[in-house]
Amino acid sequence: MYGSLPDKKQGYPILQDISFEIFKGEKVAIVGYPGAGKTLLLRLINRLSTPSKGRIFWDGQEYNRVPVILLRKQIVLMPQESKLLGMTVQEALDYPLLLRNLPQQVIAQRVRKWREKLQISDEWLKLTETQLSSGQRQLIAIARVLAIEPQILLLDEPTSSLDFTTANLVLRTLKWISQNYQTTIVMVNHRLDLVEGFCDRLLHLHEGCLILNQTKNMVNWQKLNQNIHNAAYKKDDFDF
Ligand SMILES: Nc1ncnc2c1ncn2[C@@H]1O[C@H](COP(=O)(O)OP(=O)(O)OP(=O)(O)O)[C@@H](O)[C@H]1O
Repeated sequence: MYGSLPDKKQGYPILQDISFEIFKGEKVAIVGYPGAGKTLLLRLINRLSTPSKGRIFWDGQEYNRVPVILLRKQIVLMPQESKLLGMTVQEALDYPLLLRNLPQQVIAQRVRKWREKLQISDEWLKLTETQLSSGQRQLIAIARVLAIEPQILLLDEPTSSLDFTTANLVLRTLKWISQNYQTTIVMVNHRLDLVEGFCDRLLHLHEGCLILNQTKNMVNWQKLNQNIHNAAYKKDDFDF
């Protein structure tokens, strides 16, 4: 993918010199300092934003030629802040599947399957947003996108509100769906300890540029860990 989006206020590109491919079934992690452009990159992949320059391809076909409805069926984005929109947990889990016109029995099976994998208790089902902790809300948001069983899952900081054990459970579950359904997963995550055990490939964004695109085994994780939280770094300072 290659793209750039002008900052509407200041008129310079937010993302630039970005070119990479994502292969079917891959688990790709995106890391980078706050404001690096990670969320925007997910939005471009999900076609919620359009690049002012550059092109994005899906299976060799340019994005603007692929019907949006087809993309929406295959690609699901879990945003950083997930809302239940006044629904109970049960309703929120069922809703995306109802929108896809799945039979009630299939909906019930899918929701139960992913609830069990993520250890979401029956007792939560009647609760609404204000009765849930941020970690519980995040776990439900993850179950909701997994139950859709899309071809491509885009996850923006899916473990930010979770403790280490629950975050590990989530990543094991994501690995399971990837292995069993060949789901492609693109995940933004700040926690390198989790990312290292999860991804096949790492993309590192810095100030809107892609400064690293490497398979997991080629990444110098120790050095990345030292550099990633340092906003003062410039593109040329990175030497991997
Ligand atoms: N549509 C837009 N118009 C103008 N500026 C935008 C637009 N979308 C994002 N930005 C700006 O682009 C920059 C990158 O934003 P983005 O949310 O992608 O960063 P991020 O790497 O996901 O950050 P964080 O880790 O804090 O979530 C920010 O400075 C943001 O204000």
